[in-house]
Amino acid sequence: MSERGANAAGSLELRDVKRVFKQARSKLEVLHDASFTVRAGEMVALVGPSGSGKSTLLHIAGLLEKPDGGEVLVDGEACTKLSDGARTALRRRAIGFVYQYHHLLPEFSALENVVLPQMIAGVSKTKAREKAAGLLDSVGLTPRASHRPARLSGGEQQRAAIARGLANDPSILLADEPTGNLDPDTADGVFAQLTGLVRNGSLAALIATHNMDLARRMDRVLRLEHGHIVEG
Ligand SMILES: Nc1ncnc2c1ncn2[C@@H]1O[C@H](COP(=O)(O)OP(=O)(O)OP(=O)(O)O)[C@@H](O)[C@H]1O
Repeated sequence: MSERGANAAGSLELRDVKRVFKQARSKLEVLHDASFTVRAGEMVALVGPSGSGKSTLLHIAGLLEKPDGGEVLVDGEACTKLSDGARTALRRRAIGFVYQYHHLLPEFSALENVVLPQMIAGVSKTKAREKAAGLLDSVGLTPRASHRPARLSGGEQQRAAIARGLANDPSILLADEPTGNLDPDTADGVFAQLTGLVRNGSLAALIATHNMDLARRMDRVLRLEHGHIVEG
């Protein structure tokens, strides 16, 4: 395989990734040679029992944590040897996150929550507001754009979090149980909107879930078993 990885723009590749947590008297090897690729336009489910390492894997794939071995390639670029500054810049440019508990900032409106990550990335306030309004519109939240998170329903909060995750036009979207705290009907609606946005933007999306119905609706299912990735 080439140095640039299996493919370039809009791809996420993990090669033989290891992660070991040191405990008082033992080591917990959570990821042991985990390898897979998600390409542009693919929506891939990450499943596995509680404690199997899904969140750990998403943190490593999202450049929030470094692996203890192996390599992460984002848009074809090998990341483990990058400086902290270069990793942060690549993460901000290429990766969007959506979490189970939306993590919206409570003192800001839905619109401002989508504006802020853009301003941190250097976009002007006017452009950021325009973009945020468009994203909130695409998840049906225009009438709620000026509301703070506490005044939004769970499904609306999660849709705002999806809009925020896409604010900087990432090529890769990582989601950790994005509908995990919602009732089944609301979860279905939020998942449908997430799917539409991922497909529209040709993103490479990796979505951790315990919900096998949602997992089966994605293009592929990756299962974490004893630190390895098993396809299907
Ligand atoms: N910072 C840490 N220090 C020590 N152990 C950790 C740390 N983070 C996670 N672990 C352990 O690593 C294992 C995997 O955790 P992780 O949260 O990745 O699992 P998960 O598959 O996402 O679980 P769940 O489905 O319950 O959210 C667990 O046994 C957890 O206790």
